[in-house]
Amino acid sequence: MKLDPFYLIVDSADWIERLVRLGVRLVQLRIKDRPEDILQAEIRRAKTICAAYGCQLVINDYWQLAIEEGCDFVHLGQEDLAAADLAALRAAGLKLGLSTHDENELETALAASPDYVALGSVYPTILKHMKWSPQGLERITEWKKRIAPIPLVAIGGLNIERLQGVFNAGASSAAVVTDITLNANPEARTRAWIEFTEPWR
Ligand SMILES: Cc1ncc(COP(=O)(O)OP(=O)(O)O)c(N)n1
Ligand SMILES: Cc1nc(C(=O)O)sc1CCOP(=O)(O)O
Ligand SMILES: [Mg+2]
Repeated sequence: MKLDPFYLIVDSADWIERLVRLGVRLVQLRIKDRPEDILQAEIRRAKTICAAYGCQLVINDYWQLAIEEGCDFVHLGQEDLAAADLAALRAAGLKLGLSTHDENELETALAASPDYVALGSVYPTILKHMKWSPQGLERITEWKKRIAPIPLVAIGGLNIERLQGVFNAGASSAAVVTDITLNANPEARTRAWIEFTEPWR
């Protein structure tokens, strides 16, 4: 499976509406701590927008809702994975991306035959507290060797200036939140990401 090299992660359908129209091809809806009816409405809206613009939508965490809403890609962390019904996910035809942060997590992830493996946090991130030290670029190369031909998503602290190093090290796709959502001009920054990642598309 080929992933788009630019993997946008946002926390609302509003963000998806704002940025996917610019040409984003891979987006994750990552919503935390909202009631189920809101989650369902957000997923529905995100799905409609992504379908209209030919963008692959990935649902973070909420795999049951993703199945119920007819989505086709979920991202799970290791705790999410332990609680998930993989057979149900696969039976519903969902593709699966998995987080990894260390050797043990990589083993667990590979045993689940994921459609991509994410490695983070490559650089320090301000979005969430991480239990692990930043992984660095060498770790990307090591992970790539271990998981090929499964695509590798690099995440954490990424910005445009760091992309060349991340792709040279072996990442298939670069996931990003705050370099775009906290930018003074998220639309311009999104366009810059799309343009910069073009050689890897
Ligand atoms: C592409 C990608 N990689 C990693 C994560 C992190 O997932 P997880 O470890 O489950 O943490 P939360 O995002 O749920 O806080 C991700 N969402 N996407
Ligand atoms: C959601 C997430 N997961 C990570 C992991 O390492 O699993 S790092 C991360 C935050 C990514 O945000 P930013 O691009 O703003 O650093
Ligand atoms: Mg999670």
